Amino acid sequence: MSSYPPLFLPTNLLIQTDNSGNSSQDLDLLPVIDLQNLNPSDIGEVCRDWGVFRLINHGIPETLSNQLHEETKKLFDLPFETKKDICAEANIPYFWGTPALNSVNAAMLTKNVNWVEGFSVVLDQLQLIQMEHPALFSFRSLLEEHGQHMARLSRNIFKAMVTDLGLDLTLTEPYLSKSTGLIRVYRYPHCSETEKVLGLDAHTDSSVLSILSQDNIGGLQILKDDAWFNIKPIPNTLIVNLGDMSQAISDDAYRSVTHRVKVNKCEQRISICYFVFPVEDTVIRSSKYKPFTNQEFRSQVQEDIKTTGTKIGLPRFKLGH
Ligand SMILES: O=C(O)CCC(=O)C(=O)O
Ligand SMILES: [Fe+2]
Repeated sequence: MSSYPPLFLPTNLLIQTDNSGNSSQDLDLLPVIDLQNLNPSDIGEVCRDWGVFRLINHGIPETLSNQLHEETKKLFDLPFETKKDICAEANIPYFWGTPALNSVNAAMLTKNVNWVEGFSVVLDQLQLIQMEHPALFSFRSLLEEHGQHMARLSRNIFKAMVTDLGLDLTLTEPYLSKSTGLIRVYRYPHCSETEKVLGLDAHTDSSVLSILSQDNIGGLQILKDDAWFNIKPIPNTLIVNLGDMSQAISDDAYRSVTHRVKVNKCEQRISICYFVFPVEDTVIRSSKYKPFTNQEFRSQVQEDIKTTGTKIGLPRFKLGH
């Protein structure tokens, strides 16, 4: 327990958010995409209907994923103060609760705190990070290897999407920039009040694609046809979801799926998420939205979170509004 940020200790359970009344169903219907048999029209169909799918035969060695999850767990298991110090030294952003609240007053902690702690690593900057601490040593090489697989998977999937949409294949370069690849590793502490808190609030990702490697605890839910569905953890599979950029690029044909994370009563959950974005100053053109760059989109999201408390996202850029 000493590894938990103080916010997550039982005595600090002040949260008033009410998530009850949202029943959910187990979802075995989630479409499966086989990377060895990748077909643009299959990808197109799941991107239109779901915006999320399970990826199999992805070619990531099981030992790599297991080791990465083990090292991640070890890192989170360190005492809270040690984690903070190591990350400050290594220049790795470490966050807990709702990131925006970390430096704000405690009164705000009474609502909408996300039951999560995590580290963010921009893969391109991995070499710059001071990883001398033994806890970070193998973490870096595992992240690097995992990141290379993520870049390969997202490139292949995005190529199939672009083909399905009938867009110019040269778009795969600026719209999916490997150098923007970012990994967030999360720990969702267990929590007795599963109806009162969420690991992550309902949201859509701002990415082009997000690829998730989760442990066997479960908790991820997607919104489909106004109902929440549990995405079951299945060993050696990945969950791929489309972000806002894919929805814009596809003129709203594809869906940026709304999802959230529930916490578990008894066990913590670990997940490792990869996000990839367009080149910073590439203009995203769409018949449904004003032209915007990734940079403009991100600044708008930040501003909306600051002023309204939530991300507004794509509707901000919708034409005719
Ligand atoms: O941890 C998960 O399962 C999902 C994380 C997520 O949705 C996000 O980081 O945007
Ligand atoms: Fe997400």
